[in-house]
Amino acid sequence: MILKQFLNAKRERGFDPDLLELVQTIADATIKISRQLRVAVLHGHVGATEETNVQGEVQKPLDVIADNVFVAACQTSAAVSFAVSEEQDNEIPVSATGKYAVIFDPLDGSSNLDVNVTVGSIVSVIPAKAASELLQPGRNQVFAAYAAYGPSTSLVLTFGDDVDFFSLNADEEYELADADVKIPSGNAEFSINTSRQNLWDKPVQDYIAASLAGEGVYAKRYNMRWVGSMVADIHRIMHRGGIFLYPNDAEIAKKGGRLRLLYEANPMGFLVEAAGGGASTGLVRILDIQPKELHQRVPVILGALDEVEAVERRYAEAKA
Ligand SMILES: O=P(O)(O)OC[C@H]1O[C@](O)(COP(=O)(O)O)[C@@H](O)[C@@H]1O
Ligand SMILES: [Mg+2]
Ligand SMILES: [Mg+2]
Repeated sequence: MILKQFLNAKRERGFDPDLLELVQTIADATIKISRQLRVAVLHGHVGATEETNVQGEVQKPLDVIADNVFVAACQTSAAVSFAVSEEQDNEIPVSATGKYAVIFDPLDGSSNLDVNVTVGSIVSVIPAKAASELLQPGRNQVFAAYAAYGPSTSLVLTFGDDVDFFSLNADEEYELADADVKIPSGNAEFSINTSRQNLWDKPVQDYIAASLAGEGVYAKRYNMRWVGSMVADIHRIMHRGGIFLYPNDAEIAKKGGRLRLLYEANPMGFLVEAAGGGASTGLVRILDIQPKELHQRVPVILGALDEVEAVERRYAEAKA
């Protein structure tokens, strides 16, 4: 089944046609980005630009290209009130009659671009007519998705009910590859940047040490994977299980964390919960956080529910 048919079936089940049309627009934007990525090296779109974004991070040419694609896509849809991007300081007003805000990380994992390793796009849609409605907890999302640009291009999406996995076929159409994806438990594998080990909060240090000692949730010695693209790491977890952590640590605490709430943690948290997993900062459920600013950062712990709960228990014990 191709995406268009999947969305038609949703329409028949009473989903808002404007939202479904917007989802098709978002999917089409990811196809355009995947085309750009394929020829990026040949077009000289590697290395860095001379610009930094609002986070103070140097932009890659493809961060800018992907951002332009998403913004232009939003501007074609009358259902969009605002576009919010990692690469833009402020929200971009789109349509005065729009009812959905589209919030996105146009290119995730962009440090991997120059070495041809999987990158992604992350998108969140919330009901919002006015700029004053942009700061909503993640549980209010009506749609979230990521595209993973790897050996194949995947689109993984949810309207909050189930999670469906599409793969780009030879005709450049998204075709359903796996419906109602659930994160399997039992995979003794964690994903964390261990170069920051000495800086992590003590509960995370203890959790990882226990996992390595064969005293973790599954009482096996754990394996480690770190792509450095959150999308790629979460995509693996969606299929295989395990846990992803970008936790609080002594260095990033003053910023609130490394990853951003509105366009990384919330959409990924919404997808992971819909797939039966957990999404937490260690202390609170990510989707319950009331955002204070568009580019707010948070600690992120996502994955198999039993693993995420084990980290939360260690935080709770440390607090007690
Ligand atoms: O540089 P580190 O510590 O490995 O961090 C990697 C993390 O940063 C990110 O690249 C941040 O996303 P952006 O590339 O969109 O800024 C995540 O995808 C990834 O998990
Ligand atoms: Mg990112
Ligand atoms: Mg990015």
